[in-house]
Amino acid sequence: STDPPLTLDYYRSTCPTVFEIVKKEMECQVLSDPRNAAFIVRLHFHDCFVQGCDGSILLDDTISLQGEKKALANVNSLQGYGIIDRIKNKLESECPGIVSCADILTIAARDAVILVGGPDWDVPVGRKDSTTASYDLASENLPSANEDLLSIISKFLYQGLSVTDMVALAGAHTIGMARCENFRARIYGDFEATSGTNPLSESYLSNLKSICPATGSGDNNITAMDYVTPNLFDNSFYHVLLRGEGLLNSDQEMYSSIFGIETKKLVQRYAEDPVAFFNQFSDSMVKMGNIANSDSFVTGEVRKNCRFVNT
Ligand code: HEM
Ligand SMILES: [Ca+2]
Ligand SMILES: [Ca+2]
Repeated sequence: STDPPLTLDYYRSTCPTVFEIVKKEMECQVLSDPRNAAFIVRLHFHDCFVQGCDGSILLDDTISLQGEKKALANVNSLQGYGIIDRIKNKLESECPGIVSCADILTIAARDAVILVGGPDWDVPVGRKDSTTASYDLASENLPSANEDLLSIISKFLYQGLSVTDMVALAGAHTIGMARCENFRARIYGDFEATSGTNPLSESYLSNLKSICPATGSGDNNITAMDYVTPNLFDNSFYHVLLRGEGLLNSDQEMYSSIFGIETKKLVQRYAEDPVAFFNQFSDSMVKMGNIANSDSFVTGEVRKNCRFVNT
């Protein structure tokens, strides 16, 4: 296609301090609560898988626009919108009308990873913000915890991301939390393939059951996906999978599914070699960040307020 390429120096003359401003605000946010890093990384992922990385996830519902925030994968789950608003406000006073919300989110996700101990990489910029969102694509394109491995792989391939990208990017689960409704089926044994071959240890399982009751209440109770180092971006998540202790069924399947010969090798590799994980994660984040919305380069804009299309 004819998408203008993203470049590292896109804002060099129009907003030279953009990277500093994003970093400073992310430092405050992650210092006050490390989970803010997880929120922003996931927000960026959920943006890029729906119409490309175009800030569509940030749009609020209005009378004339149905946003993505209420789609199943996002509702009661995605957070961090206020952090992007704060960064946007700072940038609007420094260089009004210049930096897109999609770029802010992409840069902030990189800074989030660094601030919790993860790798550093350069972020190409120059994205435009969409004037539309897609509730339907948010429902179709985003993977869920109870989905099987092949179906999740196909969602990554559809975005131009490989199996290697998928296994590395899922390593983002080395930080952050999941809600009971996303691991209930896993801990109560509704997955023959996974729970059958990889029972969770008794003590871990009883702990999870106390957080997440079998029925009724507690859907929004949370626990860490990497219970060893939940606030540190390291390769510990892959060691959790080697022990069969992945919290999400989808994560454990990368190691345990009979269809996961390739994914299992990658999990083993990233568990053994943290540098290989960091390098691949960086490359795959750039690749994910480059998923383009070709329309938004033509009809896109730099939103004044990340929650609303410009009037
Ligand atoms: C491979 C397919 C993936 C599936 C099925 C998946 C699914 C999930 C689910 C179910 C949660 C818990 C949400 C909740 O309970 O509210 C979650 C959390 C999270 N996901 Fe993923 N995810 C995947 C890939 C990714 C990728 C590619 C990234 C980023 C690069 C990512 C980043 C995160 C983060 C940081 C959290 C923690 C958020 C928090 O603390 O609130 N995930 N994911
Ligand atoms: Ca998007
Ligand atoms: Ca960790």
